[in-house]
Amino acid sequence: MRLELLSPMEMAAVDRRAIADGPFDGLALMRRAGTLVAAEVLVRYPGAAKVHVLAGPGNNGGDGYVIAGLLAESGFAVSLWTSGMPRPGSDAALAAAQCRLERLSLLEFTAGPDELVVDALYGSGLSRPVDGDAARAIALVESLDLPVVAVDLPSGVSGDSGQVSGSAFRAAVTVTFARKKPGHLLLPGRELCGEVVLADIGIDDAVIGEMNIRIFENDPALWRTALPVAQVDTHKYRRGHVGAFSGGPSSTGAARLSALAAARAGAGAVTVLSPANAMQVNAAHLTSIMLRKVSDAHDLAKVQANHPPSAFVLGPGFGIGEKARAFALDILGDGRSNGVEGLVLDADGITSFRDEPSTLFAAAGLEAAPALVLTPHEGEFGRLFPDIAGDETLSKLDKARRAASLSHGTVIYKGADTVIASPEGRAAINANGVPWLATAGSGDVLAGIVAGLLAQGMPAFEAACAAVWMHAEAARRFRPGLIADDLPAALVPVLHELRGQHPKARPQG
Ligand SMILES: NC(=O)C1=CN([C@@H]2O[C@H](COP(=O)(O)OP(=O)(O)OC[C@H]3O[C@@H](n4cnc5c(N)ncnc54)[C@H](OP(=O)(O)O)[C@@H]3O)[C@@H](O)[C@H]2O)[C@@H](O)CC1
Ligand SMILES: Nc1ncnc2c1ncn2[C@@H]1O[C@H](COP(=O)(O)OP(=O)(O)O)[C@@H](O)[C@H]1O
Ligand SMILES: [K+]
Repeated sequence: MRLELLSPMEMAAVDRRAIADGPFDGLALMRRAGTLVAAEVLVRYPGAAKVHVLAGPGNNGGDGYVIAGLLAESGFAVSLWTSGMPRPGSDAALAAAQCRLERLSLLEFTAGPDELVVDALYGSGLSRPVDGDAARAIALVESLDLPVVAVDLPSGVSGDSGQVSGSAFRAAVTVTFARKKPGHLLLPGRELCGEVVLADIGIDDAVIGEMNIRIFENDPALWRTALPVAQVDTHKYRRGHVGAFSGGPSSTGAARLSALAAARAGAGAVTVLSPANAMQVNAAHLTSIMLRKVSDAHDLAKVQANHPPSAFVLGPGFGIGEKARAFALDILGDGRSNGVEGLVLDADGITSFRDEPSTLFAAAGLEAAPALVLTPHEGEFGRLFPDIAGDETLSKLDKARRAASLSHGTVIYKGADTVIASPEGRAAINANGVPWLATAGSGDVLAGIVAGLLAQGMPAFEAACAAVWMHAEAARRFRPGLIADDLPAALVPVLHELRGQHPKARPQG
């Protein structure tokens, strides 16, 4: 699987290296890129009344000249609209010289119904907001609702951040080359790209391998072999024990959702850790999940003395304040010496540290601390990392990576384009989310899945990536109508399939 994501700058370096190493020169790569886009057009839009190819001044435009020539040779009526001439001597200039079609100025761009647009204005070289003729063409195409095939990226979408600069095409299909870019997966880029087709233009995997890329699309191939598998002679505590902290009597449901999810993710034992005044309401709703009173540090110490949980979830429905801070710091401080693999800090657990985040980060940075996994949505992210959140020059990917480095924790920056980042610099962008996952309590379930995997010894980054993907996949398969209560059971077929695909996944114990 080619899961590495290359920034436009890295892609340019890969192009240069591939051209230097051969066997293809820049023009050959461009011809191959153009040929593969033209092939997509032929297969997908064989009946298009006319194809409008919009070619910009750089190499993205160079691809456009190749595409326009090939489509005309294939019998399409093609109009070639250009904006700026390619720099003399560039690959784009060579491609333009080989294209015999009449050039029309983008200034005069017009189109009609049932026609198709190939957007080869700007790709990874987008350097400023799209305005003027290009913006007018985009608006006209949008008003006519014409299908757009984008070359590399829809013009106006940043390959780094997925953000729109000025205005941007909304493509039905985007054909990109060698590897996807973060902007294909981060919103709004993902939406504007339509279906993304990855075309192999002949750049050797070894060239990309040498770049030591640490940003990936989240996919089971990243973490499947790290999934825990129960050994024959295991017992319930060896399969991992999760402790999920409950809130007070009127907010206990969130912890139970986390607890159920942890159990479905494979933890052999799960205990809801409840304040005294919520014991009754919790007891009335629990069967296989155990229940212990934990009102204060003394109670927590008792829980940790006998069959201690190997991972904790703290935050869902818990309440904001000193108690959350004390429990979190206690678990991080006690840490690995007590067999604790990880702490998932979610919701109120995160907000509790808004006025003193550095205390949390220092505790997580201690040598013996268990893994800290933070699961903020946008609002919670802003509370814990206000400076990073407020920096408009950073993409969501950059923000998650900086937050992970600062906090010494694995950060799951949630949303429709969830980003997972590890403190040592790895990151993954998730793309299998579905809008009906935005339902109350679904974040509590996600926190529970992470804890369930951590408790079984899965490393934090892999556990976080796996949890995010499985959570979304369970929702996708369930289809609309999903409520958070459905999610834990909906995980089961997803897990069965993942394990079935990799029966020799790493044994635990
Ligand atoms: N290299 C290779 O081997 C291969 C590369 N390939 C292709 O090359 C593409 C990258 O090419 P690229 O680097 O030339 O950048 P590109 O996207 O054409 O844009 C740069 C030009 O646009 C201009 N410009 C930018 N923004 C603008 C704006 N808002 N409004 C107006 N102008 C704007 C910018 O102007 P400048 O900033 O220089 O003033 C410059 O002239 C890549 O996406 C892929 O399609 C494939 O063929 C495979 C092989
Ligand atoms: N539009 C969306 N598309 C896909 N996933 C989404 C979308 N909106 C939210 N999610 C996911 O749903 C979950 C919501 O979590 P959260 O905001 O903590 O809700 P809650 O506190 O109600 O549990 C997260 O995993 C988030 O990534
Ligand atoms: K483009």
